[in-house]
Amino acid sequence: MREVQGPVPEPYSIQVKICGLTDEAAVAATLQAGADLAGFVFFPPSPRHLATGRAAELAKPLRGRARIVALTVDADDRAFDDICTTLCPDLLQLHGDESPKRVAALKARYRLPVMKMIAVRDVADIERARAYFDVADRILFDAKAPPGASRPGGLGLSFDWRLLAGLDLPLPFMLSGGLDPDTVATAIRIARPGAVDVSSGVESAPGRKDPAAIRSFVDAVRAVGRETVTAGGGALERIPT
Ligand SMILES: O=C(O)c1ccccc1N[C@@H]1O[C@H](COP(=O)(O)O)[C@@H](O)[C@H]1O
Repeated sequence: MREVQGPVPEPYSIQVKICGLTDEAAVAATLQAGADLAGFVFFPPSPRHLATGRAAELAKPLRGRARIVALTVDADDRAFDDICTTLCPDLLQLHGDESPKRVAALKARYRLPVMKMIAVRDVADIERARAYFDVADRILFDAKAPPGASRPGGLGLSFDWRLLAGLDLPLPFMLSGGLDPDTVATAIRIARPGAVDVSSGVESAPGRKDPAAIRSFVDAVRAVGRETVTAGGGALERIPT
């Protein structure tokens, strides 16, 4: 019998975030599929934008079962006060041009973990993450929106995942931008993120989630996670039960 030598590789535990939920069917599909994080968008130009009261209603079945994420774009304190009071999110996703100082101020004011988005087109963009290492809890790498785009994300655009290959960050990172059930496994194998995030890639129309696509996406992530490879981005911490 052959003896296996050396350390046994760890299974790759990757978290999945489904973003831009706008109706009960999408919430149910997100839970049934076993996603780890569920995102609500608070940015009026987006087809996924919700009033905070509606998001709070939709979030009820998610609480304690998936982490509730509030996505904002350069929002002011008044908007955050409303979001944090009405929705009580578990995580703030900052998807605009928020400075490190603003990230630190939001963390201190709301006492919530913060994920800062870094828009990526080339290798210099990855370097911009460095400024947030001391103030953010995690980094989200998304594709840079083209000039004049109506929103800085949720456009179904991807970037060159090879820019993230071998990246060794002091905090976990999530990957997004143009992922879908067919591409997510390749993206994970190349970029080795701790988590992946999807919006357009599991929709039948902008703002309308497709429950079957949500299931396929989560299944595809779980399948690649069962491959015995070690996570470069590091798995995010477990959701408290
Ligand atoms: O989803 C939106 O409408 C949105 C609006 C403004 C900023 C970000 C938004 N979504 C985030 O964008 C990325 C990529 O989305 P996609 O999968 O390419 O559609 C993702 O992190 C969403 O959370």
